[in-house]
Amino acid sequence: MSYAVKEIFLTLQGEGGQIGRTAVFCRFTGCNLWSGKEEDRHQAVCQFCDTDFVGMDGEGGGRFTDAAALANAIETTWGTRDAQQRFVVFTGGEPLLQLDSELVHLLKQKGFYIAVETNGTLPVPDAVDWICVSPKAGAELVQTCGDELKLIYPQEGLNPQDFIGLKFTTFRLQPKDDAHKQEHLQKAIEFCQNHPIWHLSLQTHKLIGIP
Ligand SMILES: C[S@@+](CC[C@H](N)C(=O)[O-])C[C@H]1O[C@@H](n2cnc3c(N)ncnc32)[C@H](O)[C@@H]1O
Ligand SMILES: Nc1nc2[nH]cc(C(=O)O)c2c(=O)[nH]1
Ligand code: SF4
Ligand SMILES: [Mg+2]
Repeated sequence: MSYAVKEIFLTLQGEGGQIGRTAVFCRFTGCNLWSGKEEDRHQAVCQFCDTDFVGMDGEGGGRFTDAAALANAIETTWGTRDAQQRFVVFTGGEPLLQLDSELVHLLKQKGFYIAVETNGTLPVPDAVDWICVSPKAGAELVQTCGDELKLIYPQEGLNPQDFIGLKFTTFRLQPKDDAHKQEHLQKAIEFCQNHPIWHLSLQTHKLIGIP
């Protein structure tokens, strides 16, 4: 199978349980909850997306004709850094529209620890090491277990407490970044303090000005 990739870049994981760790980010093109076009945002299932996942024109992006070609590009982006620490984060868009076990296994063979950021509407392939699910109001949740559930807060019609029975190791609340982000941050802090099972998750890459 071929893969449409928006961008591949080296950065630090800015969010969640792997925060601060040097990572290759592979951002797939396309999402099942929004076309990515601004004119469609108001009618999308997911309306607060902070990401450009349209096209294949980003740094290191393009059409990869097979899993080996994409795995090699990820390995090249990691470069000569300590091979013991190899870490890749698949995101998007929605990575599970394209990430398959062939690609996962090739990267495991290269020694990568593999993380995925998903909206939870599609199942995660076996052998992924770190599953971060970020449910969206109005979208069916299919992937109901994983390492972290990272809920963007607030979302109309979603009560964080309704997720607590699911099989996730940690539960995080990430303030929605939009024109009202300061209010959302204050509400998220208050919610975490009153419901301590929830840990606050900040988008630290935005705070420090890295991609
Ligand atoms: C761009 S999404 C791509 C992965 C996948 N489609 C998903 O939604 O989880 C990556 C992460 O950014 C989060 N995110 C997107 N827009 C955001 C915003 N405006 N404020 C805070 N987090 C946001 C998502 O919930 C997800 O955890
Ligand atoms: N540094 C950095 N960390 C991230 N963690 C999740 C991200 C994403 O867009 O999926 C992201 C991102 O875009 N940049
Ligand atoms: S599901 Fe993820 S990638 Fe898709 S629009 Fe929402 S935040 Fe963006
Ligand atoms: Mg991001």
